[in-house]
Amino acid sequence: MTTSEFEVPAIDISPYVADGSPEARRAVAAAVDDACSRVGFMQILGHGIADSVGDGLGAAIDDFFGLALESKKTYRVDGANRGYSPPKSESLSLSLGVESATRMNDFFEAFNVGVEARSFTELDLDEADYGINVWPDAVRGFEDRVGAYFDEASRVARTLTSIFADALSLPAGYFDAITDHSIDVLRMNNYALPEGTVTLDGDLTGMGEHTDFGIVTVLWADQVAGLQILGTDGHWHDVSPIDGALLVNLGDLTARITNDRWMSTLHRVKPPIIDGTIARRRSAAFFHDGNVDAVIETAADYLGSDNGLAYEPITVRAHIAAKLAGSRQGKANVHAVREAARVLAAKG
Ligand SMILES: O=C(O)CCC(=O)C(=O)O
Ligand SMILES: [Fe+2]
Repeated sequence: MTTSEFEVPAIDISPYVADGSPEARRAVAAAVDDACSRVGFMQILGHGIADSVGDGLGAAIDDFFGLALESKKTYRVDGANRGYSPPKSESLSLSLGVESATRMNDFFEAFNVGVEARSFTELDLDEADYGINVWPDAVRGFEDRVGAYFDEASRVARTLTSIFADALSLPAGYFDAITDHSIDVLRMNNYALPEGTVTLDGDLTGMGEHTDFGIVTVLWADQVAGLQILGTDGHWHDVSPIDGALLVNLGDLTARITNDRWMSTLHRVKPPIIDGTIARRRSAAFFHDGNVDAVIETAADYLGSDNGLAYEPITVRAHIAAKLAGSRQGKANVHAVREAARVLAAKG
């Protein structure tokens, strides 16, 4: 496959959002199976999220990241996957003149919100596994606007897992059992450089290559270049959503459930440098990671895939801890080696 032939399949999921016919649903599930086996990314239409909700999210992102760095830093939360994360390079806000692009790598800034343990009043969950949100009071209506999008992204992620169950011939409630108190996080990302005086040379990465941890990620993104995904052809491909579409990618847990029949695809953000600068780009990734105590194991039908080389069952908690520690277990080890080899072999 050559670079020009690469495409992220666009799939209209409305038969699952509304009451579609069995035939229409079967066609959606077949298209999802194809996209997940070949690409690990798709773009979905017919998701039912009103434009006003997406616009509200975009405006909240603009308002928050538009604050002064010192003000944004007051919303940092140490050790939790919540609140503000400043750009990695401390030089970013001060930089003048020509910067080495590599010194500016991982320059994204982010703001995270997510599900809290205390919202599950019937369950005895540990806040340390989830996190307590901070809401920036300096931005009026932030919680309402971001919360409205969060609820919709959550609905879409759950619609997707019911499509996954059909597409994988798993029992209808398969994902419900492992996601009824799912660790869900919305990470709003801002890729921007200080205006005016910064000129860049060399190779710039906005967010380093990685796979997502969980079951599925629903990604709202500007139609601005930067996101790249590693195809099975060993090339990085630019990806940007078509009008009205949300990007969707699988995380590592779904690769484990399917024994790699479905792909948790490597991706990164690498904005093109034009005249020494980049176009600002925004994204918001909704990570649907599963219940902290769910045991994720390869579904029986898929144990024979990949020459029977199977993953060990793992809890979501242990999987996330291993990812954060950069360590791997069982087949995941093999997988990590393969991933690393693919990155090294990638051209461009
Ligand atoms: O900014 C993007 O488009 C991708 C973000 C991403 O991959 C992530 O937050 O995990
Ligand atoms: Fe990602």
